[in-house]
Amino acid sequence: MLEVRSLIKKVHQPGGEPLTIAQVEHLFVAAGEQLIIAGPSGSGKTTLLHMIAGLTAPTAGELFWDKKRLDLLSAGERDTWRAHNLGYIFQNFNLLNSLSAVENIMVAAAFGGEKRQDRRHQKSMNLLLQVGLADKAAYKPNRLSTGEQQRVAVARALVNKPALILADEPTASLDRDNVKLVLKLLQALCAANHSTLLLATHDQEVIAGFPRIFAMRRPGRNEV
Ligand SMILES: Nc1ncnc2c1ncn2[C@@H]1O[C@H](COP(=O)(O)OP(=O)(O)OP(=O)(O)O)[C@@H](O)[C@H]1O
Repeated sequence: MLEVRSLIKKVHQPGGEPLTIAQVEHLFVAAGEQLIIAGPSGSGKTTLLHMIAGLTAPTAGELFWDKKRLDLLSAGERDTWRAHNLGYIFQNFNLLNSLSAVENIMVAAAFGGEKRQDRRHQKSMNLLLQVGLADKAAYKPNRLSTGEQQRVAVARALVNKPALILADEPTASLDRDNVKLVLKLLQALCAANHSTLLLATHDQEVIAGFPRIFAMRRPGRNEV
C-alpha cells in the first residue's frame, strides 16, 4: 500500500517567498487499487508522481510504501526500490530511439535484475504479444505509430511486474481509439499483476473508466 501524509513541495523563487507547487494532506492507496489523480493544469499532479517515484524530494511530509518511508531513503536505496517496485509511463513515451521495441523492454528487464539475456528476451516478447505488437518487435520507435509507441512503453513499465505503476497523462498524445486501447491494456495488465496503478490525467473519458478519483487542488486555492 501507498500512503501520503501532509506532503508539500515548495520551490524557491528568485527574490521571493518559496512557492508551494504541490500539496496533499492525505492519500491512502491499497495494494492493487487503480486510482486517477485528477486536477486542473498546474495543480501538482506530475510533482506528486515525481515525489512518489523519488525523482524530486518533498519539502515536508511523509511517503510510505508498506512500512517503508520512501522519502527517507538514500539515493542508492531509492534507485534499488525504484528498479524493483516501480514502472513509470510518460506522456511522450520516452523510448530509446536507437533500440528496437523489444530491446527497449529488455533494458528495463535488465534494470529489474533479470540477469539472463534469453529470459529478458522471452519476458519482453511475451509482453509485446500481450499488447499486440509481437510482429513489430524489431522496429525502432520511429517506425511505430504513437499508439504503438505507448503500447511498447506500457510493456516496458510492466515487464518486471512492479507493485506500483505511475502513469503521467499516458493517453494525452493519442487519438480516441488509441486512448481506449492503451487504457484497456494498462488496466488489464495491472490487474493481472496485482499492480497498484496511479494515473494522472484531466481527460474526462479516461477518468470515467476508473473506480476511484483523487482530486488535486492548486495549492492555496479552493477549486478542484
Ligand atoms: N522547478 C519549478 N520551479 C517553479 N515552478 C515549478 C517547478 N516545477 C513545477 N512548477 C510549477 O508547479 C505547478 C505544478 O506543476 P505540475 O507539473 O506538477 O502540475 P500538473 O498538475 O501536472 O499540470 P499539467 O496537468 O499541466 O501537467 C505548475 O504551475 C508548474 O509551473
